[in-house]
Amino acid sequence: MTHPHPDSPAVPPVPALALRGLAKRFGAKIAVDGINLDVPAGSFYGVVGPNGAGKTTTLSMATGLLRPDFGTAFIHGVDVWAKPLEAKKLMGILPDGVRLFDRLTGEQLVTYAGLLRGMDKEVVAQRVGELLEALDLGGDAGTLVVDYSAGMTKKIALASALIHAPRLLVLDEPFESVDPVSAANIRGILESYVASGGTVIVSSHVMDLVQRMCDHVAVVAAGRILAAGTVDELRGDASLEDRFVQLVGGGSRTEGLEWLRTF
Ligand SMILES: Nc1ncnc2c1ncn2[C@@H]1O[C@H](COP(=O)(O)OP(=O)(O)OP(=O)(O)O)[C@@H](O)[C@H]1O
Repeated sequence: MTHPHPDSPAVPPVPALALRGLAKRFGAKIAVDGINLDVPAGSFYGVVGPNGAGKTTTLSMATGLLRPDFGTAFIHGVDVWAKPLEAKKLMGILPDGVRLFDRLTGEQLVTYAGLLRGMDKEVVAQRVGELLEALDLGGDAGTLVVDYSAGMTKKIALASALIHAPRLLVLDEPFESVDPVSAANIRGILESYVASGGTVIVSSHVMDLVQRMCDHVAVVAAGRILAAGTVDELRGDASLEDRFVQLVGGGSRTEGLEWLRTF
């Protein structure tokens, strides 16, 4: 057996997610323009960017939901597009605008997600109960998902993404429509998941939340990564929100709306 020499460089750890040259075009629109990104294992990674920046398109390609025109993604070293089954076992996904089987009750939906993952029935039943309680959906376990509010729908989709205890969670706008108490709840669950070695990637428009919750952040605009690194590196002395506006440009554009002040 050979041992590495004490002075030899350490083997770089395999990122939880690695994107290489990802690109996607819809007709004439280049939605994602060659994105490279490493998300370290065990990080809480925020992806931020203005509307239409390409966040959802990037995360969909990274998780095997949308085929890239170019490039690929690796989940813990497994090529998502070459070995989709192996890669999908490693991740839980909360897609944006998710279509759920909403004629099932919340309990049935999460149970179905667990059984689909090939999990043991008893384990699924126990985890479903715990997840519904943790997300404050215990009282609505028997309600059809079609009758859930937007926030409840987000939470039941999140429970479905967590049931198989994936190594990587990719959550597109997980806090949208979710009330502050439930958001704090979800944050607590995600933080302890990261503390025990899991990796979370969230896309969000709420800079304050990303600044408080995430340890890394990538700023995406016009299909490219403008900056990526630790939250502290990126924000420097400013707030993440100020840095974001600086990077992305913009500011207040109210010219041409004079009529709005003529009532
Ligand atoms: N299926 C599609 N067909 C055509 N264009 C699309 C499609 N999906 C996305 N786009 C375009 O690609 C660009 C990136 O969209 P995407 O949804 O990835 O942005 P986003 O950063 O997630 O935006 P938001 O913050 O508003 O959710 C946009 O210009 C959008 O109009």
